[in-house]
Order: sequence, then C-alpha cells, then structure tokens
Amino acid sequence: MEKILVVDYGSQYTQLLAKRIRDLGVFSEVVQFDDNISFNDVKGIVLSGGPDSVYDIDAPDISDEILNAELPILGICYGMQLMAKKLGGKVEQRGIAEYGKTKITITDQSLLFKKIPSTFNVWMSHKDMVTQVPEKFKITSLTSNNIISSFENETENIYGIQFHPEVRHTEFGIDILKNFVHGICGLKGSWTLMDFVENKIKEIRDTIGDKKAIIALSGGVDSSVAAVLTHRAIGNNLKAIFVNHGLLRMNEVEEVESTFRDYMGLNLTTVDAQERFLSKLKRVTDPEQKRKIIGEEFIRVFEQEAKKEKDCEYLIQGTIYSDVIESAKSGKKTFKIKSHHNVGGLPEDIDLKIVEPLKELFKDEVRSVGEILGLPREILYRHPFPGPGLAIRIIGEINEEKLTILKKVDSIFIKTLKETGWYDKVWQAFAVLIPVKTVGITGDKRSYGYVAALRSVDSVEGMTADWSKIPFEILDVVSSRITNEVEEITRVVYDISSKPPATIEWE
Ligand SMILES: Nc1ncnc2c1ncn2[C@@H]1O[C@H](COP(=O)(O)OP(=O)(O)OP(=O)(O)O)[C@@H](O)[C@H]1O
Ligand SMILES: O=c1[nH]c(=O)c2[nH+]cn([C@@H]3O[C@H](COP(=O)(O)O)[C@@H](O)[C@H]3O)c2[nH]1
Ligand SMILES: NC(=O)CC[C@H](N)C(=O)O
Ligand SMILES: [Mg+2]
Repeated sequence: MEKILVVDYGSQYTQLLAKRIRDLGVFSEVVQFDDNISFNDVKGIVLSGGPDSVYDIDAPDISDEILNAELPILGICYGMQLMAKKLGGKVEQRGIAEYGKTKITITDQSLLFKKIPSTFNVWMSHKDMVTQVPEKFKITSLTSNNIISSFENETENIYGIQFHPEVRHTEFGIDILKNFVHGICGLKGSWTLMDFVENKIKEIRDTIGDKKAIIALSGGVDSSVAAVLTHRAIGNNLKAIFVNHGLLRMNEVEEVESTFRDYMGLNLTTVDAQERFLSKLKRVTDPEQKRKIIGEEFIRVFEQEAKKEKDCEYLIQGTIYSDVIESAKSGKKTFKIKSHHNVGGLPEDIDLKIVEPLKELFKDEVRSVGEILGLPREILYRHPFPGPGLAIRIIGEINEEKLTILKKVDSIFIKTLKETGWYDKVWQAFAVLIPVKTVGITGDKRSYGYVAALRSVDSVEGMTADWSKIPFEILDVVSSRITNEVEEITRVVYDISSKPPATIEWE
C-alpha cells in the first residue's frame, strides 16, 4: 500500500494533515520525529508544524534517513523552518508574528501552486520566519508583510510552506496538498476506508484471538461503530457494557437500552454506577480533576465487569483521534488542552488490555466507516456526547439539583432543534449550567436564579468549530420555553465563541 508519511513535530493539526491526505485517496500515517522509520512503500514525506523554535536547545530535529531518502518532502511551518536551518538558510524572529488569516502572493512558478490564483488567503500561526533560503532554493511566495511564505528546490523535490494547508481557513489548501501528493509524489489516489475496515477486522481478530472482550458502549457514534467492527471480528466473544454514571441526559438510559438491546447480536449490560461516580465527584470543581476521576471510575467499572466473564482480557473503547490529540497523548511535543476521560484521564494501572480500533480516525471518517458497516443513520448522525457527560457542562461543583436543572434545559433545547429541523444542520448542540445567580422578574415577583448557556457549533471533525447561526426566532422560542419551564433559570445566553480560541465543551 503506497503511502505518505507525516512526521509529527507537535502541531495540533498533525493528524488532520494525515486525514486530508487520506481524503485524497492516499493512505497516510503519522510518525514521531525521532521514530525509527521504515521507508517501505513511502512515496513522500510531510513535516508538520510544531510549537518549538528551530534554534532552541532541545528543538526536535530531522533525521539523516529522511533527508537522504530521496523522497519528495513538504515542510509545513516548523517543518519548513527546520528544512531552512538544516540546509543552510536562516530562521529569525523579527518582532512580527502572523496568526490567523494572511494574504500571500505567488512570486515564482511552482508545481505546488499549479492551477491556483496568484493571491489568496492562508491560515498562519508563527512568529519565527525564514529570512534566507538555502543555496539553490528559490522563494515562491511572500505574505503581505513581505515574509517568505514558501520556498523550494524542484530538482531535489524539497518544498516548504509557512502556512497550514490542512486548516480549512486556508484557501486552496486542499489543492496544494493535492499538487504535492498527486503531482509531485505521483500517487493516484485509489485508497478507501473500505481498505481500512478490512484491515482493522483482521487486526482485531489477530490481537484478541479466542479470548473475550468487553466494549465500553455509550450509544454514541464512536463506540457504536467500534462495537459493530469488533463484533464482525470476534462475534459473540464481545460483551457490551453501558455505564450509567448519573451524568447522562434525560431518558438516555432507556433510549440506549431500547436501541442496543439485542442489536446485531450485541449483548448489552447497563451498570448502575451513579452512586460511586457522584460521591467521588462531590466538592470537586477543577475540570481536569473531574475528568481524571471519571476516567478512572470508568476503568474500575469495566475491570469489575470483565472479572465476571471467563477469559476476558480486553477492553474495546471508541476512542477517536480528536480525543487523543487534545489529551496530548499523540506526539511528544504536543501541548495538552484537556484530558479526554478515555485517554488522558485513564489511570496508570489497568488490568485490561485496551484496544482502540478507531484511534487514528476523525469523526466524519468514523461515520463513513459506520455507513460501510451498515449502521443506521439515527445512530451515525447523533450529536457527539462526551464520556464525562453533564459533569463538564455544569461549571464547578456538581450536585443532584444542578443535574436535574441541566437535564431539563438541555432537553428543551434539543427538542426545539429537532422540531425546527435544526438538529441535523448543526454538528453538536447542548446546554451548559453556569451556577452564577442573577436577578430576574417573574409574575411581578423578583427571582434569583442560575444562568443557562446554549452552545451549538458547526464543524467537520471537532478540531475547529464555528458557532452555529441558529435563527433568532428559534433561539427566542428556546429561551422562553426554558425560563417558563425551568424555574431555577432566570437568564439564557447563547455562546458565540469559535474553536479556537474557545473549545466546544466549557470544561
Ligand atoms: N456511559 C458510557 N458507558 C460506557 N462507555 C462509555 C460511556 N461514555 C463513554 N464511553 C466510552 O468512552 C469512549 C469515548 O466517548 P465519546 O463520547 O468520545 O464517544 P462515543 O460516545 O462513542 O461517541 P460520541 O462522540 O458520538 O458521543 C466511547 O467510545 C466509549 O467507549
Ligand atoms: O468522550 C469524550 N470524552 C471527553 O473527555 C471529552 N471532552 C470533550 N469531548 C468531545 O470532544 C469534542 C471536542 O471538544 P472540545 O472542543 O471541548 O475539546 C466535542 O465533541 C466534545 O463533546 C469529549 N469526549
Ligand atoms: N505553527 C508552527 O509550526 C510554529 C513554528 C514556530 N514555533 C513559529 O512560531 O514560527
Ligand atoms: Mg459519547
């Protein structure tokens, strides 16, 4: 299988880069900058961005194996700066940074910019810049600040770009990657997710053999797809466990049970663990601490359930790539944003061996895998719901009262979105409880209650997101339904922050 290697220098977008290449029909895999790399079937190399500066003492380097592999190389941001330094050019800080949208102009012909207009907007995120290109290299574009935004040596097949083509805000970003992968590396693009499915089923079968496994099934998109995939591989040796930790939405237990009980031969057990989760979370206010407690408790429940089965050694989780990257468990150089309960929130000692068949994929790819496996639309197109559930949507301390309030508010919001056809137009929507009291007036009397925040975002893979432009009339209906039906709420606000700089969940 011909592939492109993406070398990770710690960018938040490394896997996204790999995904964009897979979307072009070319298999792509991420390796760490200091891994021992095998170049079998590799047809091109992309160096990612990263948080370091190339002259820092412990700045990650590029190996001679990569430099001498005689394969086309595309360096992005840090990757470009590293190539510049390594090959005899110069990288400097000159007191100007470029973050976000920046205009560039193509100044010289390049295969990378084939069929692309001569000026366009790109997405930047840098403060270091290449100020002198290596010998025999030419500059091919400049930003409106006169900063070198790309250089190359066509004979050596080495290209560098300062901007991020993988981020949607870069116009023609996909075309640039296409020019590299199809044009410069000469790959045709016949790889599909069907190949992924076949390889994974075989891999799971080889790993688990005739032992038993449990799958942590939440009823969400990722674990449902992981369940069906694993079930294809090991059949009835798979048992599904759904944990009711008391942080689920209104009627969620009944809904998950009715959808999955006996679904495709999956035998589902619901574990009532409300008491143990809620007592451990008492008086905890720090988001990271909440996430860690929940991550650990989940594992303890799974261990306990696994003990009830003979020869049950494996735990299957529906972890996907965005869970991994934000928990900073991907590259050695990546910054941690938050500990997703199933990755960064896991305890050190775990009795079970964890298998995560969807770990390299993004949400939209997981949905496509689900379609290949024949899962119904109602399951595949549900909004994501985080494992820690309402615990990370109640700011600060959690208690039964706040949980009851938030469940009501959330269900009104979601119900209205479904009634107006907006549920399917947005990527994820939910309510957040802000336990700050403000003054209101109801029936000529003073009221003093909490604030409910509504959050709805549009996204493709959850790595970046825009707030949804839900019509005011609908927000108006939601707001009055909430204040009429939930007396503890005096005020409703709508979150208009994008990611970045905000994240989707509030904690
Ligand atoms: N209540 C739960 N019971 C059992 N396992 C759970 C529960 N909540 C989460 N998990 C496990 O944690 C993993 C990560 O949760 P996450 O919410 O990211 O995925 P999901 O629930 O499968 O899909 P979605 O993103 O659509 O909600 C799940 O795939 C599942 O394996
Ligand atoms: O299973 C999960 N465990 C977690 O700990 C977790 N934290 C965030 N999310 C979901 O991930 C996506 C990105 O969310 P953030 O922008 O808040 O990081 C959104 O879809 C979030 O709902 C989680 N899912
Ligand atoms: N996004 C990046 O790769 C940043 C690279 C480098 N640290 C800079 O600020 O220029
Ligand atoms: Mg979920």
